Amino acid sequence: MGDGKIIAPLLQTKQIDIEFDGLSFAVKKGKETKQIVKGVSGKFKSGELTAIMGPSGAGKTSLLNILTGFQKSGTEGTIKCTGGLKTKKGALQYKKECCYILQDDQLAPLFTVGEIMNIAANLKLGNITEKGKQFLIDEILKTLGLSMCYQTRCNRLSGGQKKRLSIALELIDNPPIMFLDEPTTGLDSLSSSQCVQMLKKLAREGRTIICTIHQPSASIYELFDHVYVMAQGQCIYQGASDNTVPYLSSVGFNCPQYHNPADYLLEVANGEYGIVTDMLAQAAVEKNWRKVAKLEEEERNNSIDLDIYPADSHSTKQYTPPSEFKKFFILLRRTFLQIYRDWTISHLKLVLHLLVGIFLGIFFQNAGQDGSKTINNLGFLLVSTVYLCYTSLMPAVLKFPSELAILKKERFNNWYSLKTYYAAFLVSDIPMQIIFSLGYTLTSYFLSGQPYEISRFLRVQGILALVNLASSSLGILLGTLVNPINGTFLGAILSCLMLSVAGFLVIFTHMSSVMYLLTYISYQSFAMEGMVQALYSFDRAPLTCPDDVEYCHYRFPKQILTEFGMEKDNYWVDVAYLLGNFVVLRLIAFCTLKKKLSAK
Ligand SMILES: Nc1ncnc2c1ncn2[C@@H]1O[C@H](COP(=O)(O)OP(=O)(O)OP(=O)(O)O)[C@@H](O)[C@H]1O
Repeated sequence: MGDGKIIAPLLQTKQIDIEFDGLSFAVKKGKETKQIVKGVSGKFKSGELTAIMGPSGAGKTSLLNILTGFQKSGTEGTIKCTGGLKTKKGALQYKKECCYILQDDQLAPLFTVGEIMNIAANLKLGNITEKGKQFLIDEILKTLGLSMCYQTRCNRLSGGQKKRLSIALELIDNPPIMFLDEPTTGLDSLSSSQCVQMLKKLAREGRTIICTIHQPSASIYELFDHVYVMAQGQCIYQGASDNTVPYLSSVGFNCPQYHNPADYLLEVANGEYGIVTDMLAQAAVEKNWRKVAKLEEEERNNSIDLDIYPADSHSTKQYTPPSEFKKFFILLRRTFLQIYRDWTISHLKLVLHLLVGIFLGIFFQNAGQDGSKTINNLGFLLVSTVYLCYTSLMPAVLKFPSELAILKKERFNNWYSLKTYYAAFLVSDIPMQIIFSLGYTLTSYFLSGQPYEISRFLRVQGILALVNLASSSLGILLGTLVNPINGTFLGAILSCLMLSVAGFLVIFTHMSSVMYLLTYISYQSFAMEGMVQALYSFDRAPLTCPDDVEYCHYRFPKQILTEFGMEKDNYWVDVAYLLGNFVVLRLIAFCTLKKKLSAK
């Protein structure tokens, strides 16, 4: 237990009661306003397991979203907790004390339970030894019955195990308030019961645990200390679960013997015995149905079998999270590991770039040297930018939204700041895009007969790497703005537009002034010009003209540059534009991401 003593102070939890008054939430639908939560009040106590229940569409998730701060716009009312929430600082502090476990378990699928727990511990706990951290992880996994899965990848876990892992991850920094949206959905009755029992045990250690639940069985219903029942945005009962039957009979509804009180309550809430919501909402505030005595007695009798959580649960949480700088490196390592493990976006992509490079290199064989094939060579350059544009843009459009869900959860639960995440994501993407473009350039450049000059090779590679970077930035931007289906559609349209004004299908000198203006927003036109400059400018000697060809019109590099309207030495301008494009797109993507994450 030596290390248990070291970490014990880190796990002391505050006791925070939440009291809310007049909470409302409304949404505007055209000219009408729909009231979803209608000025509800209540108190959720520390040490208690609370269930928010009600028929579908009653406003349970909306209430939970308001209490967690997930939903901000359109809300009214006050939330107070021990410590107060009057100042902005107080509100921020409250948010730091909460964790919100969403209905969908957003877990990185390619990491094992042990890895994901270690990453979370590294991100959340700064002042802890390696041994202490391992002890803590082992204890949490043991408590939640996940020790056997330590080496199992998250995508192979069962629904119940995933749910417990989501809870385990948040338990690492021992939050005093835990909100869970439908933790038993998708679980069988045994797993549901185990899950609720575990939550009750965690509540008994001083936490305030609040979860929404749909239709609990009688045995699960009994486990809740406090239930908060909603119907049509109002609270129709708040009190102990075993006070349900007396409460209902006090308002004229007698629960039949052997009938599950939770089912009966929901039937009443559903209006099966008449429209009584307003009457029940009134009755719910008139009498206190909470059973304090029962809880205190139970607390005395209930010995907690976890010694990592000390009895003195009044003292505050003492851990300090690591600096954002340290978190950056933890996230960077995680991102690289994820890319490495996801062979479709790492190994397969690289192999495909090499193979496509070989294919196109052979297809455009000798086009770089042969003065009679210069037009083909320009076609090769265009195909290269289009290929790299698509293969960077589309994966970002399709993959980023799934990353977004994990980011949303982790950021909300204070794992790291958005800036830190974004910096790590950006830094990990740069070398990957360079490697992928290099795979393509290495094979296609030489097979298509481009000059054997290292400086020209590097210039072409530089442009293609920047095309990759700009395209993945555009993909991320689209991924933050729209869903993958619309993103794919929009991405294809934008690429097609950029391709049309790239300077080959219609050459720059033939474009109308309006169309020429469009080239400024097409990074493909700058990439095309940059590559043409890299290959035909910088004192390139005349190309060869085969003996069997009478006349090679594009034998002289200067003539090529002039006829295609690229005679100015613009290579570094093109590089600067592409670089600027990459930076600007990433910045816009950051802003849209930030807006999206704080949209509610
Ligand atoms: N942002 C929103 N815009 C429009 N309507 C909304 C919004 N959020 C919630 N609603 C509506 O408010 C009602 C309550 O939704 P909520 O998700 O809170 O219900 P719930 O009790 O959790 O339901 P369920 O048990 O089916 O998940 C629903 O009719 C829902 O369509």
